Amino acid sequence: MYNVEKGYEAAKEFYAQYGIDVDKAIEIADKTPISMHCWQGDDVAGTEVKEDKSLTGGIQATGNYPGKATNGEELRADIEEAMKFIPGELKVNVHANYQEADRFVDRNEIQPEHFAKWADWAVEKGLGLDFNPTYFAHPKSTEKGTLSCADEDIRKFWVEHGIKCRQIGEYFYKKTGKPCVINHWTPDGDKEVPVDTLGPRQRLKKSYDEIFEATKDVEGVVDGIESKVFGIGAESYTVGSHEFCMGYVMNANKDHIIMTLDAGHYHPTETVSGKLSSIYTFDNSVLLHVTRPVRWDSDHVVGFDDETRAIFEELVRMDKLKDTYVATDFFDASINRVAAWVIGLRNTRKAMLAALLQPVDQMKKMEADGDVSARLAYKEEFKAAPFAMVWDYYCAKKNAGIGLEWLKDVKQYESDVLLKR
Ligand SMILES: C[C@H](O)[C@H](O)[C@@H](O)C(=O)CO
Ligand SMILES: [Mn+2]
Repeated sequence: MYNVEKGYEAAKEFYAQYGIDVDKAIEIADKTPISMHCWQGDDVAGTEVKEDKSLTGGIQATGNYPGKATNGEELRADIEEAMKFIPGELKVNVHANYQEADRFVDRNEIQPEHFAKWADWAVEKGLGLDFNPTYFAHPKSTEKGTLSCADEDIRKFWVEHGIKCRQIGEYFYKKTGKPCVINHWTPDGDKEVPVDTLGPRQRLKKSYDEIFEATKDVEGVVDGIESKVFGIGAESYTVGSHEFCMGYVMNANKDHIIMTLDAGHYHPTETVSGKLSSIYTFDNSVLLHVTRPVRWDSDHVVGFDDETRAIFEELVRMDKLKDTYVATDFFDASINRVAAWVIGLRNTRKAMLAALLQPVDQMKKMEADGDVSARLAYKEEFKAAPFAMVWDYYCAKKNAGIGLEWLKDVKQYESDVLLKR
């Protein structure tokens, strides 16, 4: 191992030339929570008591790597293992299909008690919890839709589910003392362009209205409304399109109802980084789903790539990092699932820290003065700044493993625990 302290001192000198306070950047990155999604640990299978745990609703986890978690205990143990190597504040993001009742409890009947194991564990570990209704992988989630379904019985069933989820969100808030961010995503859509494109959207609006009206007294819950461009089997029409969700959020005009922007939910030439300032012009907060799309919404493990970096650069430049709820959302079943979390969450934190290590005020001044050549020169220069030295130092300070140190531990956990399942 190289001398991390020495590397850090050299990097500090580099950044000081541009008036950048490295320790302050580390402190901000460290305290910004990232909500770690539980569903990477078992390919979104969930822990409900039911026969068939196959995925429906336009999403798919591909791969058959051995060792996935098969119950809540294993899943939490795997999350704890991954967390050892992810520096900075974390929350855990739970889906409604991760209930732990000892008998079959349908989605419209879930209660806080079915999530008590998650809540007790979070309290013990000092973690905040976020939540998600599960409008997919269920016999009542078909090509006819869920919250937008024309069949009133089915639509009502899912409205009841949404209501129960907001009540569970409040329970998480009261147990942990930290706000619970709920993400609402429905897979509703059509393989072909329907003749009636308006009806389903009017029903989806009605359903969201009913969920929020029935739970208007719920406390400590923030609600993200997530759009999507298409899903498998629903390639031509998505009820909850970007325009629909943006319209819903802006029209709701309620502080707790915000947009969710998933980096994998847009046409390949559209970017979330390019959308953030438009949304922040009209709203005060955003929920981010950090993921890596590859050609389609494939939910690959987050990379330290151009778009992930651009998202955090935008947030830092707008001074909106503090107003943004950062959550990860990917599910790769083709590699060690603990490693997937470690790689994706570390990259998310890395992109955040790298964005904080740029001379934003100076670049803004250059731009305001019309010095666009200097602006480009600065942007390019910082792509090769000695960021890795700061990252290694931060990981060392947090005892999260320098460089690739974590890999041997995760491989050990694989042979000691995962492969014995
Ligand atoms: C499992 C999540 O709810 C899901 O990934 C959702 O957030 C999404 O992005 C669907 O494509
Ligand atoms: Mn998402």
